[in-house]
Amino acid sequence: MNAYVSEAGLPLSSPLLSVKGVTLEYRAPGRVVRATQNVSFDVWESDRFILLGASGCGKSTLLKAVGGFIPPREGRILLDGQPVQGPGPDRVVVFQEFDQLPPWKTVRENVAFPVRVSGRLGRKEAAERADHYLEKVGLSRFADAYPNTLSGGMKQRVAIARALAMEPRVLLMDEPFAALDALTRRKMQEELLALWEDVRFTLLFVTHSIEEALVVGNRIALLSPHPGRMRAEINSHEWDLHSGGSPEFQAAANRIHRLLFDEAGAGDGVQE
Ligand SMILES: Nc1ncnc2c1ncn2[C@@H]1O[C@H](COP(=O)(O)OP(=O)(O)OP(=O)(O)O)[C@@H](O)[C@H]1O
Repeated sequence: MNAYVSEAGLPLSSPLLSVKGVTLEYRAPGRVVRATQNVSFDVWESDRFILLGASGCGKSTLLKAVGGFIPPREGRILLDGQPVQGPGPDRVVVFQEFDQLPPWKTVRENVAFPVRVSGRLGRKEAAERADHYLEKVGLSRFADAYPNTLSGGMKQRVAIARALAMEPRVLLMDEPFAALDALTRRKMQEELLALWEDVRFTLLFVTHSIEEALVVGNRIALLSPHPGRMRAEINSHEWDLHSGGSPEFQAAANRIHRLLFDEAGAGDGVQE
């Protein structure tokens, strides 16, 4: 492969995912809810890109639009330079809820099934790929277990293994750890980062936790309250799970808080 060209044949200077001036709306008879307005950002290969904002600012709606489930009212979403026109196996979502795994399938079947039905691999190869990713999330011993015998954290690990087994262009995560207790949440953040070091997937991650955004992401889009507009985009690669208590980390968190919520301190679309 040419060193200056990505696997998709694009120059490496092109973003993997481009969200350009995207306005999203929900329409019901006599009622329009504008979820986001004129949102733009670029995600590059192997980015851990965070959408951060208050509840109701349209983060999940943006993720759904990137997933191809909601067409933009205005603007464009491009993946590898091509407009997103619907859902596809190149974008897989991990949700917050623990019930995203069919309970009648074993853990291995849960992970292998989407790979198999997408026609990418046969039954045997799909099971092998499932075992590969289950090993990466530390669940090899539970491959033959059923989801109802697993803890919330373990179910989320299965959901992550299932998503990664599809080897998507972008992994979409919608508050995947929000329903976990604080200790498990921290452990899962740690594991996600270790997994990223290993696999180097591209991540688009939604959260309303400033601390989680700083720790998990290398870049963060800050969205204003409803309807979500870009407040700022910041780099966060300098922070990790060990930065937590430091005065610098606290100062960065406070600054983000001001950018998110202070009307006076918020210039739309600020690049930091
Ligand atoms: N199916 C829907 N029909 C109508 N309005 C909706 C629908 N889903 C979401 N909304 C509205 O769109 C706006 C954005 O919602 P969204 O769930 O994207 O926000 P969010 O930032 O992800 O919030 P949270 O952090 O609470 O999940 C909100 O005002 C919400 O009420």
